[in-house]
Amino acid sequence: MSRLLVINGGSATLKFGLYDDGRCSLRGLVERLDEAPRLRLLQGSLDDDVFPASEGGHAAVAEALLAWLDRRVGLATLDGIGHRVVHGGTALDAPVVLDDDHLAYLAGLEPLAPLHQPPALAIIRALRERLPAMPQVACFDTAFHRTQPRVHQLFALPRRLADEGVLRYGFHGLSYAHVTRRLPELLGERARGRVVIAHLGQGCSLCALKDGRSLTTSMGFTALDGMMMGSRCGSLDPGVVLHLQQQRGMAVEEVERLLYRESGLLGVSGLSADMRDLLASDHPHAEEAVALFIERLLREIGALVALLGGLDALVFTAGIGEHAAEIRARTARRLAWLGARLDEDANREHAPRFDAGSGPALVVMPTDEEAEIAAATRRCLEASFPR
Ligand SMILES: Nc1ncnc2c1ncn2[C@@H]1O[C@H](COP(=O)(O)OP(=O)(O)O)[C@@H](O)[C@H]1O
Ligand SMILES: CC(=O)OP(=O)(O)O
Ligand SMILES: [Mg+2]
Repeated sequence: MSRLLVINGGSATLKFGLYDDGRCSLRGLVERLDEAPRLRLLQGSLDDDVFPASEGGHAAVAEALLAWLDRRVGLATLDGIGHRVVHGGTALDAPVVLDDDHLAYLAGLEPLAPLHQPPALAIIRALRERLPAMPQVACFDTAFHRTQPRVHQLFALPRRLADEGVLRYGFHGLSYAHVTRRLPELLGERARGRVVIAHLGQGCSLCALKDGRSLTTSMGFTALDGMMMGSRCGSLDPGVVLHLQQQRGMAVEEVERLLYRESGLLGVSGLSADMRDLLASDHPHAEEAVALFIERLLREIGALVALLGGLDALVFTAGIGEHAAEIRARTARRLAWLGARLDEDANREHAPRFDAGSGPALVVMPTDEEAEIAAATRRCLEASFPR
């Protein structure tokens, strides 16, 4: 019997799950981390158990969540804890039972994932303090993409930088691994063809798959590249960064804040980073942000289709991909040139297949990063501590 806790610190939410022999019995998330943290259970019930009020901010919320989980499941009774760690660099490309050396290496990558790596490592350290003997496993977003052909890992920069690890890594790998594993149930052989997955959540990226493996992906060295996101700009002329620093005298920290936290849907709309708010608003700036989101999405899809040499299936996943029928419809209608045909009713109903039966398959598939982490953690613990 294995009892595992999984923690997934996204940029906007803190998700968790409890797995007994792979079966999930409790799953939920804390959202609105910065203002009014709120616990929402997706599986299991709160009964009269109250989630402690806490001030905003990742550290305070994490502390409150660990205290609540300890009361609820008894952390000391676990066999292990699995974590999503977004950046594994060049050295860590498979799940590991964390030791001091790993933690020091991963801390060195914090500047490459400022929204994700520091809070994830802080929770790991807090758990190590509480439970020094508890095995903790890190599962990496970057791992899925380490199979990308070298030419897709390179930037057009002097090659010494590539030798030093300045490469396109790619992220959301746990989500892509989950969707890739499940896709044959829906598509059969076609799942091994030319597939593009659009992971559209707070962070957004796309991945081109060939034979079920990552060929290339829209995120690069950091989770800032590629698609426009909730509060991140995505691909940007690097000349803008030079301009901000040289002509406007902005400090590095200010530029980082602008690109990671003040841009994307939030920056363009001036209203919200949350797609729900923008779709519900009739403010012209909200519509402009959504319009730009669609254009940027089409640009990314077009690039990946060109690299794949065609398209057999387009898959939408994560918060926006799974729930925003309007975004899927507006995107799919513009792909008629690829032979895509939208079934409007199926799309409105969030049916798993929403194409009209010809052209590339149009698919909605819920992602489950926590289930992926639970399975990977279990395999890693079994290999590291054979009975
Ligand atoms: N019904 C919906 N319609 C439109 N957007 C939605 C809907 N539900 C969730 N979203 C969007 O999904 C995004 C969050 O995605 P999610 O994958 O949960 O994020 P995270 O990166 O924190 O894991 C937010 O922008 C939210 O607005
Ligand atoms: C890597 C990344 O952007 O993750 P998230 O979507 O959870 O912010
Ligand atoms: Mg996410």
